[in-house]
Amino acid sequence: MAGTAIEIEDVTKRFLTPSGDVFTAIRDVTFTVEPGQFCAVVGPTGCGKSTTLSLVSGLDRPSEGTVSVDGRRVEGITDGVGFMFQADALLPWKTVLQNVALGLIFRRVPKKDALERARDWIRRVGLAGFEDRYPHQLSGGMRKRVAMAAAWITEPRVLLMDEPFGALDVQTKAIMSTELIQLWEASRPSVLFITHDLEEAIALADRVVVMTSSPGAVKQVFDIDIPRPRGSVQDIRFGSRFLELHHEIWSTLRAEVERAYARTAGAAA
Ligand SMILES: Nc1ncnc2c1ncn2[C@@H]1O[C@H](COP(=O)(O)OP(=O)(O)OP(=O)(O)O)[C@@H](O)[C@H]1O
Repeated sequence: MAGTAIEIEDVTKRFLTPSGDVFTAIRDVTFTVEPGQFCAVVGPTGCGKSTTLSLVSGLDRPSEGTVSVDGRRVEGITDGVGFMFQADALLPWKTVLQNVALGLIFRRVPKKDALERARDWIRRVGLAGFEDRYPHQLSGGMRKRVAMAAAWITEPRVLLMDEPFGALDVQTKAIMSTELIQLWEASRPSVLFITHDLEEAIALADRVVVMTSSPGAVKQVFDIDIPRPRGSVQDIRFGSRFLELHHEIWSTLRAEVERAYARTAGAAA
């Protein structure tokens, strides 16, 4: 399941506001996620990160420009694309086993095979013994593991993630991030990962795209040359190259965060 390229070219997205005005969320956004690359997008709140992701997912269409996956223009939900969002997309009335198997059952894999593969994925994410639990009987970190197994079981070539660990406490987030890189390093789907957290972006990604404050445009793209396998996310953060990159990228991102903050603070005054 090698990853495939994601190409975003000159993409602008406008929305019609409830008062009938046209609002430009992102403007002339161009960047590429190479096959098998882990690309993180950072930027201040409201700069259009989630909007960009929804255009790649096919849930929404650009007003101008094109989005392609594997050389084909995205015109709807694309096969081979998996998702993970901040809110768990687990069905509360289904067990862990049934939730993990769901993607295969939707793809008409025979039930016996689907359940067998689901058991294997549940074991890989460290939840063996919890197959018959329901989502409300799990901790936040365990629910994320179920979501990760459910996303990975279909062997996606592209994985779209929007702050998947945003709601977790700091320690659980670090553990889950380390598990995510291990899974990704083993199979290398192309990943587009949206986050507020620059440390998380540098620790995980090969490429970090910094967006400007609204309307979002690409401010700068950084290649992250920290070698792989990277090991534990907690340890990566103390490496000298990590600290250099953090300093460099933060000096670019900071002005945008401050601009976005000044705008909202101004609006609140
Ligand atoms: N359907 C919509 N209709 C109108 N405006 C929208 C719509 N969806 C998003 N927007 C606006 O587009 C802008 C970008 O939103 P988006 O959610 O993409 O930002 P973001 O960078 O992901 O923000 P955050 O980091 O806070 O999650 C925001 O001002 C938002 O209000």
